[in-house]
Amino acid sequence: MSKLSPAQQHQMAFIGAALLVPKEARDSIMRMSPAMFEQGALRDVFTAIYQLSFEGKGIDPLTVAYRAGDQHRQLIMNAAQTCPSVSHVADYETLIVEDWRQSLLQSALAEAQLSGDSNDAICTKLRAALNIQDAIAAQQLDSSAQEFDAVLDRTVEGLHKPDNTLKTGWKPVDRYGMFERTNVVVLAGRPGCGKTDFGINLAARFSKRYRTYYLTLEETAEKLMTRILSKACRIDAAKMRDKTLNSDEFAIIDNARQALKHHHNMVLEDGAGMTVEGIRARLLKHKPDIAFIDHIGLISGDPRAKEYERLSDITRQLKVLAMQMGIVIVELCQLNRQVVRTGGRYASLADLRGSGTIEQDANVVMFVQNIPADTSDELHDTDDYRPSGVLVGKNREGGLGEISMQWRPQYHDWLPEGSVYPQDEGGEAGPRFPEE
Ligand SMILES: Nc1ncnc2c1ncn2[C@@H]1O[C@H](COP(=O)(O)OP(=O)(O)OP(=O)(O)O)[C@@H](O)[C@H]1O
Repeated sequence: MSKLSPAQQHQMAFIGAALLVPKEARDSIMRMSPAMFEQGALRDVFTAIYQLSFEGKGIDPLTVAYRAGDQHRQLIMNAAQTCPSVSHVADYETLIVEDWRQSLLQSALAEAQLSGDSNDAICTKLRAALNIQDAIAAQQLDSSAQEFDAVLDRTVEGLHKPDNTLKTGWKPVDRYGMFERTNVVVLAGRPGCGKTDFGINLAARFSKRYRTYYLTLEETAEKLMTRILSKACRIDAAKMRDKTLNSDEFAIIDNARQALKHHHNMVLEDGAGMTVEGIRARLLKHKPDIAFIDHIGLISGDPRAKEYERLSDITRQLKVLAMQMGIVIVELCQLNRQVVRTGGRYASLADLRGSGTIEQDANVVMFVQNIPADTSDELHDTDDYRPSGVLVGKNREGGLGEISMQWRPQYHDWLPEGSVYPQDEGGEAGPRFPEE
């Protein structure tokens, strides 16, 4: 199928959820109408689902394909296979109704402009259009309003379920509970302070347990992989860059290669100039549990908008995406040198405030420590490291604090202070985290 518009993506997501969890979706299906779906295949398929629901019959991909027509079989399979989250069926309903409401309003306005009618006739038509808008808005309120008792019941039920916050396996980091599904986590710092290294370390750890997506907008995927290899093998990255590896080191890399393939569930992509729409499409395709975007300043947006508005629009859209998909999105954010006040160990929330609504849209903000100018020597030995740290500067659901870390830029390696390599770390090529 060719590239889908956002409205078509919402309709596909809804159809996918309806096929996978028909019981939970039944109320939503009955509240909608086939007219809300784009004419053609999407409307045919929804009509089949709608009729089957109405008749009280079972809904599954085969029955729906039989009812809608065999030519729609591929679309039905795609919808069922690529549905981002079955638990968000009510959210997809809201999106579809909102898309429909806007398209009705636009066509009513266009029709009124072109009609050549008298002013009175145009006013009557617009009034009728507004009445329809009010009716749709009322229906949306009805369907999204939740009774106090129902929310209370669900909340208490949720307390019995296991914690679904994503864990790095590093206790000093996990104790802050920052990586909860639907959270946006901002990782901010000055250029060159090690954000990408820290981000890729987190991503590599998460990918041992969760499906992880890392998008770099400033380097190639291969360069990022060099960082992971350097860390996993503890081989100086400069040797990989300068192509001065000896045969022993190549043997270590070959061993690590197999282990890394086996133990990591990660998609690494580069995408210079990608837009939020592009990112949405990639995430819908790969369906990660956690996605890293390195860095948000490089996401393309409306070129006519001011920098502040462009970034605000991007971070709002990413927040909506995290909530719709039920995933964690980690946004790396490069702070302008001038923005960060001189002398501070860390940047502050105030430094972020100049750059759109990044802080407001984030659940968590972590700052990577600024490197003082007098510690910028090159490091090469295994024991050499730069004492660094990460400050949890905002955390809507938990405490704030500083996490002391060791950064070995020669291996692109970050470890919590006090860890002993490789016992505590297990090595990135290792199969799992050390026991907790
Ligand atoms: N062998 C080394 N010894 C010392 N420092 C090093 C070494 N290799 C790389 N670095 C430093 O690591 C930093 C790059 O780290 P990283 O790319 O993770 O930072 P960043 O914060 O993501 O930077 P940017 O915002 O520019 O992308 C640079 O400051 C570089 O000088």
